[in-house]
Formats: sequence, C-alpha cells, structure tokens
Amino acid sequence: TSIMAVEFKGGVIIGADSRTTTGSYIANRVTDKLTEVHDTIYCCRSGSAADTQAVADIVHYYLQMYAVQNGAPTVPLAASLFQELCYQNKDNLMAGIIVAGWDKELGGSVWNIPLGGSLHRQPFAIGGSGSTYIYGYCDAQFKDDMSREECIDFVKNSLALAMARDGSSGGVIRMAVITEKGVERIFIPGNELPV
Ligand SMILES: C#CCCCC(=O)N[C@@H](Cc1ccccc1)C(=O)N[C@@H](CC(C)C)B(O)O
Repeated sequence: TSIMAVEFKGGVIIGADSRTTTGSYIANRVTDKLTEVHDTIYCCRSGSAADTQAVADIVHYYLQMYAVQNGAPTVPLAASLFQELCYQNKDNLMAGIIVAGWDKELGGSVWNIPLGGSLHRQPFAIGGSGSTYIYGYCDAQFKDDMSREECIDFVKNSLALAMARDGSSGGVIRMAVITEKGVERIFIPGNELPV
C-alpha cells in the first residue's frame, strides 16, 4: 500500500493506490482504501485489510452515535478513537492509518497513526509499504501554503512514484478533496499515471 494525505487552506487531499495482496498474488486491483468515518472525515488504510476494516467500522459507528447527541465530530476526535483502538490492541492488529478531513474548529487537518499506535498531527503524511520509497521526494517537494491544485499534483505524483517501485502498491490512484462543501472524488486510471 501507498497512502498519503495533505492539508491545504480549506481542507485536505487524501490519496491511495488500489492494490490488495496475499503474498505476491493481487487479490484486488481496484481496492478503495479511502474510507469514510463521518461526512467530512476519512481514513487512509494500510496493513491488514481485515484489521483496518474492523477498526474503521468501529470508529464509524462511534462517530454516528456521537453525532446524534453532540453534533458533528471533529477530525482530532476521530483520530483519538482510532489511536485508542490501535494502541490498546497493538499486539493483535496490523494497521497503519492516516485520519484526515475537515471540521469547523480546525478546518483541514491530517493525523498519522503508525503501527505502534502513536498519534501525530502533520502538514502531510505518507504511509504503507510504498511510502518508504518517497520520503525524500515528498520532503523535497513539500511547501507551506500550497493551493488545492498544487496539493492534488503533489499527492498524485508522490503516489505514482511509490506505486512504480513498491510491489505491494499499484493499480489506480484514488484521491478525494475534503472541504467544508463536502467530498469530491478524483480517479486516475492505471494507464494515465504520471510515471
Ligand atoms: C484477500 C485477502 C487476505 C489478506 C489481504 C490483506 O490484508 N492484504 C494486505 C497485506 C497483508 C497485510 C497483513 C497480513 C497479510 C497481508 C494488503 O494488501 N494491505 C494493503 C492495505 C489494505 C487495507 C488493503 B497495503 O498495506 O499493502
């Protein structure tokens, strides 16, 4: 897996490849690793498909109940729920999750929860097996105050490079733009990758 999320003025851009593997076999070449947990809060999943589906389902349920009584949850609240589940169950899970979205308190924000269950707010986050190949590229490319379009290209180009080098990443690039207005999905076919 290669996953990424970037904060920009007004929201976040999230992105992922679409490969699910069992060993060297590609079990799903069109996986959707961008999973909704609330209207404007998503997670990017890496690691075990089963574990990350289960954890995301639990958080989605919690946030649904929370919203009935308290109104819209914030992105940091969603991130803290993911962290609690991943940290407390760290010996039984393989889940590297990036939580990203928009809320009216912070606007756009990105929260990285690596395998150990620590929680880190970052201006951008990368994860999954493919991310190891693009840390230098992302650090060299990142600028503060990038526009929506610049962030879309940053995510697209970074994931394409990771997918080219990592055997556990590939397929198509799925992205989403999350702002106050809602969620806009962007799809980059495998034959139109920029690498
Ligand atoms: C189908 C099926 C059975 C397992 C599928 C399955 O979880 N594959 C994993 C690799 C893995 C991980 C841990 C144990 C075994 C196999 C996978 O493709 N993970 C991708 C993300 C998920 C959300 C799709 B990525 O991290 O590469």
